[in-house]
Amino acid sequence: MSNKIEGFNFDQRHGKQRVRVARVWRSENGRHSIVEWNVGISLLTDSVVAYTRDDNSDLVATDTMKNTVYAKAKECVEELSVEDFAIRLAKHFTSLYQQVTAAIVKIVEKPWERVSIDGQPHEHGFKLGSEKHTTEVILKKSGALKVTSGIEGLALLKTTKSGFEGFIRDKYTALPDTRERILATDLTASWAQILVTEINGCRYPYESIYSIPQQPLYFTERYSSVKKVLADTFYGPPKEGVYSPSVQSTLYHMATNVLKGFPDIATVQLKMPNIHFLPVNLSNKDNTIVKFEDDVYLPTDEPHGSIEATLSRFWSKM
Ligand SMILES: O=c1[nH]c(=O)c2[nH]c(=O)[nH]c2[nH]1
Repeated sequence: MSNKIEGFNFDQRHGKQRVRVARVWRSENGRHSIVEWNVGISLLTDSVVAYTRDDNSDLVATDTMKNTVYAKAKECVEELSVEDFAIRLAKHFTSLYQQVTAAIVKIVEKPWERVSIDGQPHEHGFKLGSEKHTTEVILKKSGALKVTSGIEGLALLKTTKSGFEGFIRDKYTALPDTRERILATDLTASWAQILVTEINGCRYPYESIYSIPQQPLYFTERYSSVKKVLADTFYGPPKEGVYSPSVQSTLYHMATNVLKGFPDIATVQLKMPNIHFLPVNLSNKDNTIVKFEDDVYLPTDEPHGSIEATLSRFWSKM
């Protein structure tokens, strides 16, 4: 919240970060589920007296915020998505405390996956997967709500059907044109939804707590569907694949397919580092030791290209 104080602009928020919680649900048939969440909370208020007048009477202790995470996790007797948990927390903070004007809750879910043994899903055994499901919920006291979901660390690679040609050449350019290279990235994606509500029979795009889809695990299923669109677009069909003329072009197709596939997603942001696999050519003064024939590469993560873009609908308010 921005305030004018003694001739200055003052912007402040406070919260608790990296609150780690795990929740197990034990169903009667013996099957267990688990989630592990790393929660960050920021509360916005108009009050600055704690900063300017040594008066803490408007402060929610960050220790209380931490305790609230465990209390709310306890209250969730049914399995729920990370987004729904973030919404519950945000709703608690904005409704309980008169001083809190908005709550921002960010959560990263650790990718525990049920194991299968000889093709049979284990009742209570899990292993760690790779990419993470993330969310950011911004809830204002008015009820205005923005839910952003995301993926962090989705590693994608294809060994062909990628090139890079026709770029600017100058005296510092060494990179040759190519139509054959490995394409690899570590995708970070986020997308925000327009939630629709009905007022007097008219449908309005409206960001509101009242218009959240009520199906349990709605956001979890949506996460899987968006991830599939992103990965399928990156790879192309299983037999022939699809040619990528640049990371930029592939990123753009991935983003457009998300907006085309999900009409209620208003905006999608993709970050696609270009993780280079360098051709290996080795020789000494007499011999060629290794001649690169699209076979031996030196994988690197430093330095890497950074390609990022956000694609939004024209009418997006976000
Ligand atoms: O797909 C690519 N985009 C670039 O902008 C770039 N720059 C570069 O050196 N290689 C690549 N590859």
